[in-house]
Formats: sequence, C-alpha cells, structure tokens
Amino acid sequence: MDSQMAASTDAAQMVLKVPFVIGVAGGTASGKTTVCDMIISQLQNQRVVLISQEAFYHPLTAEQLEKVHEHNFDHPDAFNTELLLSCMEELKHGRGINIPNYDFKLHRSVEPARVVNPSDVIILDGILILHDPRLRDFMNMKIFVDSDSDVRLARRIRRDTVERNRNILNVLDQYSKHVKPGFEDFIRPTKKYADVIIPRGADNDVAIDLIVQHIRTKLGQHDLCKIYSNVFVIQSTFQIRGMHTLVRNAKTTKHDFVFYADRLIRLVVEHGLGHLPFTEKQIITPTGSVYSGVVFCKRLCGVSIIRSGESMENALRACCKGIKIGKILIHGEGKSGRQLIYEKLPSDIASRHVLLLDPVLASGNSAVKAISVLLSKGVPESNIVFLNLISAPEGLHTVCNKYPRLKIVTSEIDTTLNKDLHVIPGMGEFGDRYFGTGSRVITPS
Ligand SMILES: Nc1ncnc2c1ncn2[C@@H]1O[C@H](COP(=O)(O)OP(=O)(O)O)[C@@H](O)[C@H]1O
Ligand SMILES: Nc1ccn([C@@H]2O[C@H](COP(=O)(O)O)[C@@H](O)[C@H]2O)c(=O)n1
Ligand SMILES: [Mg+2]
Repeated sequence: MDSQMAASTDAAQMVLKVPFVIGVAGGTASGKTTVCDMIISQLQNQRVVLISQEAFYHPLTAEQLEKVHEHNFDHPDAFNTELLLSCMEELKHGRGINIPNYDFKLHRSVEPARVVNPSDVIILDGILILHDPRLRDFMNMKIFVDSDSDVRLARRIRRDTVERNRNILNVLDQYSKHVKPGFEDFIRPTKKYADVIIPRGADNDVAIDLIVQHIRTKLGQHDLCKIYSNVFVIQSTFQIRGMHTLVRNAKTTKHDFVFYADRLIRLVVEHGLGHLPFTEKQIITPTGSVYSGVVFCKRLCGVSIIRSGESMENALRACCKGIKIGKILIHGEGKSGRQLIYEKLPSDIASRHVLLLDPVLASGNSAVKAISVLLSKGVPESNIVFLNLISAPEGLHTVCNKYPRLKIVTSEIDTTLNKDLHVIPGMGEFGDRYFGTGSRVITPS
C-alpha cells in the first residue's frame, strides 16, 4: 500500500539560523572587552552582537548593598547563569531578547533593558563565561585573554576609580579579598577549555587577525550550513575536489572544462533530486521478495537561469526523462537592480516542484530576481530547490535571508566575492568557459 511521506526535511518547516557563538574569558581588565571590540570592528559584513556576562549579575538586596565591600562579585554564584542560558536558547532559535543593563555604580541593572536582535555571530564576554559547561556547549569557539596580573591590577585601579566611582583603598581591598582568589580558584582553571589563548590581550594583533580569519572562514564556508539549515553542500571527496581543481584551473581547456563541469553538475542534480518529496512503494523482486522502496516525485520541472544555467539542463534531462524545463533571463550588472528580460515557464508550474539551475551563486541578486518570478507564478517557496556548483557566502546570505524556506544544494562554498562581485577563488565566467565564448582570466583583487 502506498503512503504519502514527507520529504527529507519538512517543506513547510521554518529554517533555523544558528548563530556562531564565541566565548571570551579572562581575568578582570585583561582586555576581554577590548579584544571583542577589535574582533567586531573587523567583522564588518556580519551581524555581530556582544553580550557581557556582567549584565547577568544578580542584583544586590538592600542588606547586601549595605555591605557591598564584602560582596564577592568574582564567584560563579554572583551571576544569574540560568537567565543567560535561557537568553542564549532564545537567540539560538532566532528570537530577539532583552537583557539587563547593568550599572557598576549601583550594583544592579537600570532601565531601559538592552534589546539584542538575532545575529550571525554572538560574542559572550566575561570573567567566568567558560565556567558553566552548559554555556560552553553553546560555543563554537572559546578564547581566553591572558594578560599579566600586574598590568591587570593597574588597569583595574584606574578603571574602577575613574569610571566606576570607586575609592582606591576599596579597590585594593576587593582585589585581595575576592578578585585575586576568584581568578585563581575559578577563572584561571577555565583556561583549559579555551581553543585559543591570547597572550597580551588587545596588543596581540596577530592573534586577533587569526581569530577573525577563522571566524570568517567558518561563517563563509561549511558553517553556513549550521547557520542556514536550508543549505546543503554535497559530501566532499577527493574525486569531487579533483574535478573542482580541473574546472577551477584557468589553464583547463574548454573540452576538459565541459567534461568535468558536466560530471559535477550531474552530482549536484542527483543530490538536489534527493530533496524532493517521494512516495513509499513496495515491489516484488525477481526472487519473489518484497522490497520497500520509494517512487520519485512526478510533479517537477527545471528552470534554468540563462545563460550559465542552461549548461545544467542536459544533466537534469539525463536524470529525469522528459522533464519540462523553463527559462528565465535576468539583466543587471554589479550591485544595481536586476530586470527580468524573458521568461518561458511551464503553464502549470505552480503545482510543480522546481529545480532552479545556475552553476554559480555570486551576489545572489539575479537568484533573488529569478526566485521572485517563480513565486509570482504561484510556486510555493518551499517547492524550490536551487542548484549551484559553487556558491559565495554573500549570495547564500542574500538568498537564505530572503527565502528561508527554499533549499540550496551546492558542491562547494567559496571564500568571498571580489570588488567586481566575482566569486573568489571561483572558476571565472562559467558561461564563457562552458560555451567557449571567452578567454578572460579574472585577476585577483
Ligand atoms: N592593550 C591595552 N593597552 C592599554 N590599555 C588597555 C589595553 N587593553 C585594555 N586596556 C584598557 O584596560 C581597561 C580594561 O580593559 P577591558 O577590555 O575593559 O578589560 P576586561 O573586559 O577584560 O575587563 C580599559 O580601560 C581598556 O581601555
Ligand atoms: N557591581 C560589581 C560587579 C562586578 N564588579 C567587578 O567586575 C569585574 C568583572 O568585570 P571585568 O570587566 O573586569 O571583567 C569582577 O572582577 C568584579 O569584581 C564590581 O566591582 N562591582
Ligand atoms: Mg569587560
């Protein structure tokens, strides 16, 4: 008996954007916040938010306030870690939150609360941010800022007297009673959880550059699949890398380019077909045995984005006999708007699953236009599977943010776009190389 089954992912399900979370710990005045600010200023094209653990200090009771000099702010119990955990859970699920706005002069939070929007990167900064294992579990990267304790004490005295209205004798007293023991007992022991230790804090430009590079790489490449659960990169093998090496090589002849591009396209198409819904079916084999299998989705069609997308039509026809293939031609260069020049689509496209074909996803502007044409014809967003050979992170961000319900299947995610919006490292002008109409090599910029 046939039964309708859901596809590998529920088409109607909203896509989860999981942020890249970085924890930055270290002793007081080690430079944690300064390091975080430097990282943020270098991650200009990402949505980054900084959350300080200090926002989650328990407010002091009237009784505790009277003896504030005895209060230990350097102990894990000083923080409302449960609240921080629930805030992280919200952000992880793409929901904005309000966090307390802590005042170091009043030892409590003040109005208004701080609004924190969902972001691509969340940086958590605090002396004991690596202490609780449940918080560490949220983190993709853990950093410990390691600065000399004399330097830290000097900075702390300066900061607390100048910015936090403290008396120097109280600062020194608090330091020896709570801050130093808290560092030895709870903060320094979390250094072992760090993936990266930054000696000299913000003075260590090299370490900060390496961290930023790592975050960019993680965000730009396969971790995009963590951020966007609708992005699927086909499993990399040496065979696939070898084919990419050939098609990306500027010296590869047209004949070889077409041969290896076709092989890669075929893999992407087969993978893309795996994201369509199917129907369960039992059959009898020649041995008389029952085999529980599935039947392919029948209501589908291809749509190629002219001209490069046409290179993917043969592979689609080879996989799906007699498939209808429509075409869309978009005009536009650079960052300016895109215009629809031509479209020829199956008249019943609204009732079909659509495999949208374009070997290179660069800025995502043409893709967004092409997808909007499909939507205007009544195709549900969740019925679209967009197939690429290579995708730039910028294009993935653009398309996934605008259309979180469609799926993108690609064989590799590249590093970035250059100023001319060419994918880097990329493979040059795909259409020219495939159809033999150009010999231009794009120089790196
Ligand atoms: N490398 C540095 N050189 C000079 N001053 C620094 C440096 N790093 C931090 N500071 C100063 O030290 C103080 C504490 O730094 P901050 O980044 O707030 O530390 P933390 O967040 O670890 O407590 C601030 O006044 C800051 O401007
Ligand atoms: N009301 C408070 C709360 C905290 N502290 C001290 O702040 C330090 C943590 O902040 P850093 O920016 O230095 O990491 C911590 O050592 C607490 O002693 C405070 O003095 N008063
Ligand atoms: Mg700080």
